[in-house]
Amino acid sequence: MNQDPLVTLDGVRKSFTLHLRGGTVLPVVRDVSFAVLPGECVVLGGPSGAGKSSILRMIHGNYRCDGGAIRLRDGENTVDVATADPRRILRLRRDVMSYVSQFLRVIPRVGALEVVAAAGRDGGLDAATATARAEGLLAELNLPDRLWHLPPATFSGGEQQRVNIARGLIADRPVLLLDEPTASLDARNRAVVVDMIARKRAAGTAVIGIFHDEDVREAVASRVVDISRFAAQAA
Ligand SMILES: Nc1ncnc2c1ncn2[C@@H]1O[C@H](COP(=O)(O)OP(=O)(O)OP(=O)(O)O)[C@@H](O)[C@H]1O
Repeated sequence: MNQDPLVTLDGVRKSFTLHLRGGTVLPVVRDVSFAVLPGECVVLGGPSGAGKSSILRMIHGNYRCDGGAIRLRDGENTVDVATADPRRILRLRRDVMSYVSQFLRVIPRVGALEVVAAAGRDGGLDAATATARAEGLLAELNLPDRLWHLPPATFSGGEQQRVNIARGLIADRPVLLLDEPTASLDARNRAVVVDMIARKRAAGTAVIGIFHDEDVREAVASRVVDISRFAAQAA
C-alpha cells in the first residue's frame, strides 16, 4: 500500500470577514500544517472557537482558505482543495472524502434505509451491496427496524445522528472527516461508532475528526493535533 499522506495541510490560513459588522475581520487560524497517513486517525483538539470545525470545512471545500494548500491524494494524482475548481471538489467528494457533520440534513419523504443506501450508491456501490450494507450499518447502530422505512425528519436527535453516521460511513472512500459524530449518542452506540472507526482505519482510511467526549477521543485517536497552536492574532 502507498504510505504517503492522503491529506496534507500546509500553511493554511483562515479569517472571517463579518460584513454585517462593518467588514470586521476575525482571524481564526494561520500556518496550519499537518499530514495524515493511511490508517491514521488525527483528532483536532483545542478549546471551543479554536477553529476545529473550520479546518474540517476547509478540507471538505465548504470554506475557502485564505492561504496555504490542502493536498488530497486521489489515486495517482494530488489535488489542492484550496485552489481546485468546484467541479473538481465535487469529484473529490464522490471519490475521495466522506464528511459526517453533527446533524443529519433530512430529505423529505425518503426513508432512513434508502437515505443510507443512496449514499452507498453515490459512493460507487452497486444497488444490492448498498442496500445490504445499509441494513448492516443500521442494525449495528441499533436503529430499530420499525424506523428503517420512515423518513428521519421526526426521529430523535440520537436516531438521526445514527442515520447520519451510517450514511457517512457506508462508502469506501480513502478519507473520512468526522465533526462530532457521537455528540448525541448513548454509551452503547458511542462504542459502536468507535469500533466502526477502528475498522475504517484498519482498511487504510485516513480519518480526521473532532470528538469532545474524552473517552471516544482516547479510543479513536492515533494523534491529537492541538489547533490552538495555530491561533491567528488580530492585526
Ligand atoms: N461562517 C462563519 N462566519 C463568521 N465566523 C465564523 C464562521 N464559522 C466560524 N466562525 C468563527 O470562527 C471561529 C472558529 O469557529 P469553529 O467552529 O471552527 O471553532 P471550533 O474549534 O470548531 O469550536 P467548537 O469546539 O465550539 O465547535 C469562531 O470564533 C467562530 O465564531
